[in-house]
Amino acid sequence: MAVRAAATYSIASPYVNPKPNLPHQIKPATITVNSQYPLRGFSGLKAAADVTCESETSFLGRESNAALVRTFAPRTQNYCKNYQHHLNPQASYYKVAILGAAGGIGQPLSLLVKMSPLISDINLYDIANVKGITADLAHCNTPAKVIGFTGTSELADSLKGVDVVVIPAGVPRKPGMTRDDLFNTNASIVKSLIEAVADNCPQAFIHIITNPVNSMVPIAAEVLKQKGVYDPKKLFGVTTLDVVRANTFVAKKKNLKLIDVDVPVVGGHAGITILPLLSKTRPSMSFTDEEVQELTQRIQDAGTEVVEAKVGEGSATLSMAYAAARFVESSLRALDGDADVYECAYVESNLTELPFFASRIKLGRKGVEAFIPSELQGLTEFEAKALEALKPELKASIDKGVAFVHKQPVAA
Ligand SMILES: NC(=O)c1ccc[n+]([C@@H]2O[C@H](COP(=O)([O-])OP(=O)(O)OC[C@H]3O[C@@H](n4cnc5c(N)ncnc54)[C@H](O)[C@@H]3O)[C@@H](O)[C@H]2O)c1
Ligand SMILES: O=C(O)C[C@H](O)C(=O)O
Repeated sequence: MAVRAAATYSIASPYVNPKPNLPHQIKPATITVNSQYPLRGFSGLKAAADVTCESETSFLGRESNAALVRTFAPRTQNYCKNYQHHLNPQASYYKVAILGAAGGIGQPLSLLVKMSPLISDINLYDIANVKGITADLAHCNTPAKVIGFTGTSELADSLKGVDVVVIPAGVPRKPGMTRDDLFNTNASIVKSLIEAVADNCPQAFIHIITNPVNSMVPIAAEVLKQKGVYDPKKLFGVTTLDVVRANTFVAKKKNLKLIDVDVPVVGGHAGITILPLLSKTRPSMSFTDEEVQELTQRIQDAGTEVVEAKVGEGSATLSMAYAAARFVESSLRALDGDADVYECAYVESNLTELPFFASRIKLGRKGVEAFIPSELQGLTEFEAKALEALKPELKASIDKGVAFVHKQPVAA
């Protein structure tokens, strides 16, 4: 049922300028629109254009990370323009595919993505049956249309016309395992999924969640190269959870509001390759040696903390879905032309001698638009040593992924 609404938008979020030497700034964005056009009714939830990040009841909530909150201001402006000029509020929305949608991450991620006002279509794919999940999710009265695809015969169709492909397909750890212990199973899964991506939506942003991320991203790159469609700017290992955790732990330790804290995390996504750069925390603050030691270790071991707490029932799913949803939103915002999108991700990089490296990047319409080399400059002695120490392990993981594809050439 269509409803008429007078919408008021009020978004004021802290803006973290990634350039050093510039102060932490507040970038207020307050938009007031009196819309006389019919809103498509999804009463109960806020309408897509009625995004008020200060609201306790909004999907984001008060304590959401600033980067995610920032997602909505520019989009809301575009949305309003659509209303004014085309009377078609869904004219330029995006299509997202989730591969592994029936899993522990896939399901909550699908729900979060369904709540996004930026998305017109969500394709849920899994080798397990997703029809029930699809029917369930499709009953939520938010705009995104949900279609389920089950089994390899439906994989190609799930990828047609997709802008962002998110891959959480694969097995998770059990207590006592390393992420690398998942390599043998997950390498083949990722390889076959990326072959399908290359054949059906080679222009899409690809978000790889499957572990070990440090090796899965090089595998994906090699497959895409062999298929002749590799665009290094559009292939991402999702390390957002490391940033989410670092922000949470630092805010707690320093008794700060979560929304104010931003810690870049670089390197990779396993053990000592996860390197939080606490000296680059914004707002700027000092840490004792003990705090650095303790926080770094907690952030590096946070995945294991969850694996052990779940005693054999898998690894992080809810926090991962939250982090992945944030990275999806940031990607869509970048695709939409927002000039102000920064995230940490594991990508092809020349910031170090390693071919893949996680660092803060600027996202644009074409993917990675810029790196922020200054963040790797002026490191503390602790960080500089940790950076050198992680390189051999990360290099070995990258080489292992590349060798895997060279041994098993991709299907034509
Ligand atoms: N990057 C990160 O920060 C991060 C965080 C948490 C978990 N993970 C990783 O994400 C992966 C998934 O974790 P989970 O908890 O969702 O596992 P899960 O077992 O709950 O779900 C995995 C899903 O993948 C599906 N699947 C398996 N093979 C498939 C294929 N070939 N095509 C499509 N779907 C397939 C399964 O049917 C299942 O539904 C694991 O490898 C885990 O280690 C990464
Ligand atoms: O720890 C895991 O195995 C899952 C994930 O990589 C995490 O960091 O939670």
